[in-house]
Amino acid sequence: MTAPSVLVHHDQSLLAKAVAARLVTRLVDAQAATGGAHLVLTGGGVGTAVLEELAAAPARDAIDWGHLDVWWGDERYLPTGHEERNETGARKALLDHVDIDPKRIHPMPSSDSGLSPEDAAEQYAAELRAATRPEDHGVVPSFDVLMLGLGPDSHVASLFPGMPALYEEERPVVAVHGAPKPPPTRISLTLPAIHTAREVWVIAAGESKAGAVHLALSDAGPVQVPGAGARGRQRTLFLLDRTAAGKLPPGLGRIASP
Ligand SMILES: O=C1O[C@H](COP(=O)(O)O)[C@@H](O)[C@H](O)[C@H]1O
Repeated sequence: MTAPSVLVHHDQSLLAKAVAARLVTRLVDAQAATGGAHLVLTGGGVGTAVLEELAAAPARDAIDWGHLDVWWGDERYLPTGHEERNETGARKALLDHVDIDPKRIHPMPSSDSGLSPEDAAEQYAAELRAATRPEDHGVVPSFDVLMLGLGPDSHVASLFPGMPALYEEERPVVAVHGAPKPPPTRISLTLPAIHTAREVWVIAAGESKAGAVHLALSDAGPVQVPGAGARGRQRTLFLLDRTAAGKLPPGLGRIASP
């Protein structure tokens, strides 16, 4: 796992634009190297803003949308099309506007699937496993970029402080019950799955995130501070706006756009 680098942008709007531009470059490079790319989306305010900016980016079609696999880091266990589902937001913001192969969009199951949350988690794990190649050496494909929002309580994906999902050491996907942020029932990638990603990008904007950002960059344990467990295999980036970076020790963040 890699130590985090921190980049600070002026405000949420510039942060979202800069992350969208970074995604274009990273995904184009990954596709040039291997022919395809795997991207993991996050829900939440800034995560969705990034997707809107990507849809609007002049260079967006430099990405070979036909060879991009899109996954989710977590999902709120609600019916298909529910406006609080992370999938619904991502489709509206980006996926409905680009020439992506529908078979390569991999939403987590919905509550109207008839599956229990546990079976839904297992089904998603099976879908991930089916997408692996021998060179992935694991049960999930090598994610090129895995984006995560950060809650004010430092949750990432649907991994909330102190909850059992944070103790998972083997399964890549679990059901979450009793989440403190509604809805209480969710599906989430686990820390072991997150750690397989080549690059993990934690994206946070707003003053309410400043304490969580500070803790996520400290030596705190991931059970108490899930954001402190958000680390990638080759690179970990904390992409922040100035207010979310407000409690960083001086000198830790590099100002990317003052
Ligand atoms: O519930 C969730 O919250 C987090 C953070 O959302 P934000 O609006 O505070 O940025 C998000 O990363 C996660 O995917 C989502 O399910």
